[in-house]
Amino acid sequence: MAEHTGRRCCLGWDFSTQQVKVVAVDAELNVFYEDSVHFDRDLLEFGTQGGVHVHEDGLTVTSPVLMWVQALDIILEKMKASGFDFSQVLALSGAGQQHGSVYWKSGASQVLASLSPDLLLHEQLQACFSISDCPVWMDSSTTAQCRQLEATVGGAQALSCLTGSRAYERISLVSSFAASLFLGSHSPIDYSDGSGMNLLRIQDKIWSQACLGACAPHLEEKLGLPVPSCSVVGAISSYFVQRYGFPPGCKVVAFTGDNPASLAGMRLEEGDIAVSLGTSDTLFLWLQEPTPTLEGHIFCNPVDPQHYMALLCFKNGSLMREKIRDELASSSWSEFSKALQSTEMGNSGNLGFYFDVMEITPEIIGRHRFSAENHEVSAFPWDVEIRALIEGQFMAKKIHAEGLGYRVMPKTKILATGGASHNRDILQVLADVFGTPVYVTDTANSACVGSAYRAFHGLAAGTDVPFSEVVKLAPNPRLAAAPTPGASQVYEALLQRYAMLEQRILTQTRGPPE
Ligand SMILES: Nc1ncnc2c1ncn2[C@@H]1O[C@H](COP(=O)(O)OP(=O)(O)O)[C@@H](O)[C@H]1O
Ligand SMILES: O=C(CO)[C@@H](O)[C@H](O)COP(=O)(O)O
Repeated sequence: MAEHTGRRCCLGWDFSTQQVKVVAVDAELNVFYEDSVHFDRDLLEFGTQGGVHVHEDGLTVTSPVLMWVQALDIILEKMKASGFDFSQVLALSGAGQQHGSVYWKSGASQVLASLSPDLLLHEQLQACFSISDCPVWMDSSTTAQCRQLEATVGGAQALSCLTGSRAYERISLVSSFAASLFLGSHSPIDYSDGSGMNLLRIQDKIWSQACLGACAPHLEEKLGLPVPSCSVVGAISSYFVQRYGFPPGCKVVAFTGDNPASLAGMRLEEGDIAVSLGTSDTLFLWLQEPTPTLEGHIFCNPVDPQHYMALLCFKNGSLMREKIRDELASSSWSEFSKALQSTEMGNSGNLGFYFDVMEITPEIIGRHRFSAENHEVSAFPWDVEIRALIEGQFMAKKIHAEGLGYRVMPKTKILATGGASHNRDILQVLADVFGTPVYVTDTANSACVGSAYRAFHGLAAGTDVPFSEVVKLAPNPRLAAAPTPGASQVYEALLQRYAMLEQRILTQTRGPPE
């Protein structure tokens, strides 16, 4: 308990798909407190699986908003019980899973502004939401609206947004919703997470009237003006001061998306690739200029408003790996690792595609296995299956990153984060497929750490101190896996076959490309 006392710090929060997490980072940028609340395990009453409810149509995927609020209550109470000294928190920021939306009822702002410190947040916010189950990033129930929006604005991107005419006072992203809880008022959406809505003009940083108009009336007033990601959006609400002892001047820095926050936490440099192996697998890059393509997203950069980031998201990430682990490796990651250790790089030419839910990049569903002769086969031995899954997941990332114009250079390094980055055998396959060394940071919670770093940056707001200067003392990433000699030769041929077979599956399922 003593080590939490008297240490001036910033807090970083992450409202991700499966849990709410927090870290405390001191002025020397050491992480000295970490905690989490896992929705499936710690909040059983909400009955989520992987943090979400998949509805009967198989397309609608939601999470209960009050589960997120209650998770915040639990984690704060845990911190209090552990003796955490909230009076030393100078500022906080946070992150949320991207593309999820929260719908506040009229009157919610009055409730937020007058919370009683004697009660928990979830006890007081019960009636504040007009939709109790929030659509999250896995939801694909709005395809018709996306096509309609696409047609209205004449664009070819897969636009996604909700339409409708119910009486929402305010619409938040998961990130700005979480910031609102700390602020005691509606927090604006930041440029970087706002870029994931298909509503923001990423070059001018203003809402696109064409996109807003194509979605719903009066949307602009419900969203509020977007703000730079490093903005201080206000001081912490008196609720947190009175109940937990935060100082009244504790600053709240705009919350952002979990991937942008990870970019900050990993101190990504131009030329590097970040691979996040969380619930989703994502791959992201720092970009000087936006280069919109039909695949992936371009977001405003969360730490440098002049720059951008590119992101590819893969739905069949950790949950797919867990399924195969449970089916073939006795639900044990160490058994799963044994399969990777006992099979050869290149898997003797066997290749697999494992998409139990409709993938985003590319739009394929189902499990498809191919022998070295490119014949589709119905099964592999258990260890071949596990290697085919992991090699396939990383080959897809490399191929689609190259589609975004990315090339591995001699100095390129991969920075890995997220739950599966704890697994060295998985990281070895990543290093081999990309032919690039893989580094990790001390905590796999880079979105939390990045949020705490962004909070420190917020403290320097108005002084023009660049983010890189604020975090220059942060610990350097450590080498976790170097490419095995000969890996490039093995995967060069395999990558070509993977790309060809991916195209073959796409053609079989949706006809030849136009
Ligand atoms: N040793 C491991 N090997 C592979 N995957 C792991 C391991 N430990 C945890 N994971 C995966 O990490 C996932 C959670 O990652 P995390 O980044 O915490 O998710 P999120 O931030 O989306 O809630 C779990 O679903 C689990 O499959
Ligand atoms: O939708 C995306 C990115 O576009 C996902 O990456 C979500 O942001 C969820 O993140 P995790 O909970 O998997 O970290």
